[in-house]
This record gives sequence, C-alpha cells and structure tokens, in this order.
Amino acid sequence: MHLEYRIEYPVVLDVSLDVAGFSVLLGSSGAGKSTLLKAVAGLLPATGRPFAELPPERRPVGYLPQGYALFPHLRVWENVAFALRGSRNRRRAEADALLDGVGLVELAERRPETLSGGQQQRVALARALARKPELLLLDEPTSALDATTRDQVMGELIELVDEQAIPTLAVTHDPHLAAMADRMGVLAGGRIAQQGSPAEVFGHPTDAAVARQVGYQNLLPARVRRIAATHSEIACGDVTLQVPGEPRFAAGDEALLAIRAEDIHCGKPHETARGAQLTPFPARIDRLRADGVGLRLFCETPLGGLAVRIPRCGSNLRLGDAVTLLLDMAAARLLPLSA
Ligand SMILES: Nc1ncnc2c1ncn2[C@@H]1O[C@H](COP(=O)(O)OP(=O)(O)OP(=O)(O)O)[C@@H](O)[C@H]1O
Repeated sequence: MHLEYRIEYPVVLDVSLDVAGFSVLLGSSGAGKSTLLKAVAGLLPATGRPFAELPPERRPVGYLPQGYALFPHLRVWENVAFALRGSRNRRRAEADALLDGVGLVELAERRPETLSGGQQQRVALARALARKPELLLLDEPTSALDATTRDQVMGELIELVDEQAIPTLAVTHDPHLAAMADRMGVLAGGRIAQQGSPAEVFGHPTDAAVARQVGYQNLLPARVRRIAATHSEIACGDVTLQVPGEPRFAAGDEALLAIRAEDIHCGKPHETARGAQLTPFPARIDRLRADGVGLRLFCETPLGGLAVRIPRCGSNLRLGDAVTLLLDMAAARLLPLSA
C-alpha cells in the first residue's frame, strides 16, 4: 500500500511511503511519527491518500496508540467487543474468536491491568482487527515492553500480523525494531529521507540524517582524494583511508565518513573480520561505560574522537589506556556533507 500524506499542523509533513508486510518508520523524537499515524487514522486534519476523504470511523484502519489505550474498567473481551456491533452474545463470540486469534482467549475475563505489556498489546491488536482493517498502524509498539522480553514479544506480534496478511506500519525510534521489518523508512526533516529493505537502509544510508538513525555513531569530516573502480581514497584529518566505491563523489569533494561503533574493534593489528582487512590506529581511551554485555568507549585517535563498542567479556580495559583500534573500512560509508 502506498501512503501519500500532507500534514500542516502540528508539524509540517510531506510523506510518500510504501507499506508492505511489517513495515517500520524510524524517526527521532518529535520527528512527527505519531502525527503521521493520527493523520492516517483520521484523528488529525490532513490531505492525501488513501482514506483521507473518509471520516475516522469509516476508515479501514486499525490503530494501536502508544500505551494501547485499553479501557481499564472493561474486561479483556469487552475491550475487544467495544469495536463490534450486534447483540451481546454475538459480540462476545466474535471477541472470543479474535482473542483466540491472538492466543489470549483464556484471559477474556481479566482486566487489562492484570496483563503483561505484551498481552495488553495483543488485546489492542485483537480490538484493532475487529474493524477488519486494510492497514494496521502501531505507535511505538516497543515502548511499553521491558527490554528482556521485547524481541520475543515483537517477534510474536510480527508473526501474528503476517498471518493476518494486513499491511502494517509501526513507527518507532528503535533501530532494532526496524531491523526486524520487511520494509522500512526513515522520517527526517518532515519527509521520508530514505526507504527500502532494512539491509539497504542500514547498509547504505543515503545521508547523515539517515545514518544517525540507523546507528552510525561516528560521522567524521573527510575529503575525497581519488575515486577508483572498487574503492575511494579519502583524507580524514592527516590520515588517508580507503572506503568502498562511491560513484556519487568526485575528487576534491567534502564528505562525511560514517562508521558504526560496532565496526571498530579493539585488538591486534592485521586481524581480519568478515574477510575485510582492518585498518589499525593508535588510540587512547577517554571515556568508558558498561552497556549490557558490551563496553562503550570513546577514544582519541588521529582521525578525531571515535565511539567504539566492544564485547565486555574478557576485557580489562581502563580509562587512559593506550590501545590499537581496528576499523572495518569495508563497513564504513561515505556520505554527502549536507543534511
Ligand atoms: N497537540 C499538539 N500541539 C502542539 N504541538 C504538538 C502537538 N502534538 C505534537 N506536537 C508537536 O509536533 C511535533 C511532532 O510530534 P509527534 O508526537 O508526531 O512526534 P514523534 O515523532 O511521534 O515523537 P515521539 O517519538 O517523541 O513520540 C513535535 O514537535 C511536537 O511537539
């Protein structure tokens, strides 16, 4: 399904986005993600297609707001039946069938507050499905889930949505969720800055705004020296580096070198990873912070400051230590300076 929406308030958005399977729109806080979903659901004025000419109650759209907005005083089945018409018995039977579809019929008599975050989300999904939607809209579906169960709950939700074969658009600032999608887009500056498969967008961000959203923490000023068939030679500070071929650039162009913290390793020179030769640099650890099973380092290097993320196990690094950083230049990307 193709969405083409223009919104003037509370933020100006011009959105042209393809939704297929489970699709994710990534954007930073305040980018307008919730605004877009509300506009498509008919809760905010907007022009566009499809559905914009219909009043909200006639739009074939299932909308799961942030926090799911379940009625706390109604039982689970009554929350689902709220979206249904007909006699109480018929609504009950339909609600049970919908709850069965999301694996929750045993909890039909419970109140929402007695359910886990993932279960509440599935009740909201069952309620949304009661409208027989042609499009499902999920606002920050991971925000009310705890980190330990998030991937599992989202995996199950994606499977459920796949079974229903309803195109789904989830908006989030969570790149992990975008990586699980069939298709993704990035909302920045009021428009879709890039869209495609997660492999395309994560692997080849078109500009710095997209690169930031998909986890390239290091964006270093660089100048293009030479473009060859398979690689480009760039100068970053006083250092000359080789990056994968970049036909968009010409010798002399100013650019940004984008490197993920995860693509910088800490170790011995001449090591290889994923078949790529790693480029070694002397560095000093300026900041160091534990981060789950990893360590986040901020290092001074001849290229400038670099954020680095390495596995914690076996590491006895300390603040001020001199280390060798190994940059996986095959995973680095050259981006236009603007944006
Ligand atoms: N009712 C409102 N009145 C005025 N401004 C609003 C209103 N709702 C949202 N905004 C503004 O519109 C912009 C987009 O808000 P929106 O909630 O769509 O962002 P978002 O991308 O969903 O952010 P988040 O991830 O933080 O939820 C923000 O700058 C916000 O402050």
